[in-house]
Formats: sequence, structure tokens, C-alpha cells
Amino acid sequence: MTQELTLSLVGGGNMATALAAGLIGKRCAAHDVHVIDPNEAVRSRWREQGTTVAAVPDAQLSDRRVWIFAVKPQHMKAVVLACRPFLRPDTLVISIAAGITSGTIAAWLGAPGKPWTCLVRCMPNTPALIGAGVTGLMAVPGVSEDDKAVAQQLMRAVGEVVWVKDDKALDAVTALSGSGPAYVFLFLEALMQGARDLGLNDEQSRQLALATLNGSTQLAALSPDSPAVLRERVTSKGGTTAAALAVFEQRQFTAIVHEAMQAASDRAAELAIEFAQ
Ligand SMILES: NC(=O)C1=CN([C@@H]2O[C@H](COP(=O)(O)OP(=O)(O)OC[C@H]3O[C@@H](n4cnc5c(N)ncnc54)[C@H](O)[C@@H]3O)[C@@H](O)[C@H]2O)C=CC1
Ligand SMILES: O=C(O)[C@@H]1CCC=N1
Repeated sequence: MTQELTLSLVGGGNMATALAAGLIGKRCAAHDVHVIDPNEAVRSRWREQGTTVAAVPDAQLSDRRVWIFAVKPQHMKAVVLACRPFLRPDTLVISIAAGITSGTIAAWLGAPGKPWTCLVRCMPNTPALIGAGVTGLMAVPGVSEDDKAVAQQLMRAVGEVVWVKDDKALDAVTALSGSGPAYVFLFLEALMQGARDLGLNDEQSRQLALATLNGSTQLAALSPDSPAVLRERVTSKGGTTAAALAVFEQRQFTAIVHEAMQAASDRAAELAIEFAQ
């Protein structure tokens, strides 16, 4: 364990669970994690893991080094304001909520004209559950190097990290790697369905589709060549791949992906406005 951190996890749902899978045992002990969640079933799950739990924040948590806010964007304002009385001026706050800007959160936590400076916005993704996540991070102006290092250390426990410069870039991260696992799962589902339609059984479809995605992404990561070059090497003139790619092109696959990512990024910007008031 590089550094034992005391942590308050506000919201104990899907993403918090994925983060905790990597953090507990690596960056903090289970008993150093306190989960705040109004849902008793959620609390019970965390209790079984050895964390402490509560339905609401309280003063006993004031000495926690880091508070991670992992509630839905629509709950962020009420939850942040409810927690604010229990934060010390040097408490590092990490928000993983999509959209809600660092400026908005810093204003909720700070005093008029004096926004909170111990704040890092992060956009992790669910492969964190198996230590294969990637997290985009951005720090507000004035954040200390120590706080940035702590945030990075936490997120490194569940995968790779990429720092970006502002909220707009973090919305782009959201559209790529935050939401991205869902795009990949959709593609995987489509490949498996296509294989079944061509006569393969469920197990064969699953094994072949997963190994294809896995092998191709590993090859792309390790190869000095671009994805376009790797794609061309699969594509024989007049062959099967060319026939398939012609359909992708005709149906404007690249444009669809582009449009989908734009929609995700636009939605992040909308959430920022919708739930900032
Ligand atoms: N699921 C994902 O892939 C990712 C989610 N996020 C962000 O993480 C946040 C949480 O998302 P999920 O974990 O998917 O949602 P979720 O619905 O699984 O978890 C949210 C949790 O917050 C709890 N909650 C509701 N009101 C609360 C309150 N007043 N105090 C404390 N806890 C409260 C709920 O009971 C629930 O357990 C969102 O803001 C989302 O944008 C970020 C990256 C990826
Ligand atoms: O769908 C969402 O809004 C969240 C943010 C990124 C992944 N899930």
C-alpha cells in the first residue's frame, strides 16, 4: 500500500463499487472507507465488504482526507451542500459526476468570491472494477500538488490516468472513455448477434467475439502502426473484409460514432446547466 488514505465515498452505486474494487487493499483498508448512501440495500452490500456506512454525512467524518462524490448529477447540489459543513478547508474533494463543472462545485463548497481550491474532477470508467479502467482528471486553479498527487494515486489504483486542462476536455473524456465501455459492449453484443445469425452457437459467438476485440485492441496498443494500417492488413482486395467494410462505410459507421460522441459531450454540457441551479 503506497499510502493509507481515509476516504468518504458519497454514493455507493455502480461507479463507486468499481472504484472501491481497486482502491480497497491498494490505497486504503476497507475500514478506512466510509460510504454514505440513503439506500439500505446498498449500505448492506458495503457493510459486508468491511467498510463503515451511514445514510447521511456527519461530523465524525471531518477528518477524512478525501471525499469522493459519486452520486448522479441531479443529486450533486443537494448532496454537496449537505456534506459541506463536515469538510475541513484542506479536505480534498473529488467529483466523478458527469457534466457538473468544477467551477460549479467549487462555488457550492466555497464562500462567496472564494471558491473551493481542494477539488479535482475525475471521469473514471467501469473497467476500473478489474483494474483496467482509465480516468480523465482535471484540477481547479490553485489546487495543491499534493492534492493532485493524491487524486492521481487513487485513480491509478484502478487503471490509467490522463490529465486534461479544463471541464470542456473532461466532457470529451466522458464522451470517449467514460461512456465508451457502453459503446464497446454494444459492438460486442452486435458481433455476437451477427455470429449467432450466421449459425454459430452462443459459446462460440462469445469466445470468438471477445477474443477478436481483445486481440485487436492489444495489437493496436502494441503495434507501431496506426489502426488504419492494421485495418488495411486485414483487408484483402476483393475479399471478405472489404465486403464487410463496404457496408460499414455505406451505413456511415464513422459518422455514427462521431455523432454519438458529440451527443454524449453535448449532454454533459446540458447536465452542467440543468443541475447547476
Ligand atoms: N456508471 C458509470 O459508468 C460512470 C458513472 N459516472 C458518474 O458517477 C456518478 C454515479 O453514477 P453511478 O454509480 O452509475 O450511479 P448509481 O445510481 O449506480 O449510484 C448512485 C448512488 O448514489 C446514491 N445516492 C442517491 N442519493 C444520495 C444521497 N443523497 N447521498 C448519498 N448517496 C446518494 C444512490 O443510492 C446510489 O447508490 C454519476 O454522477 C455518473 O455521472 C462517471 C463515470 C462512469
Ligand atoms: O451515462 C452517464 O451519464 C455516466 C457518465 C459516463 C458513464 N456513465
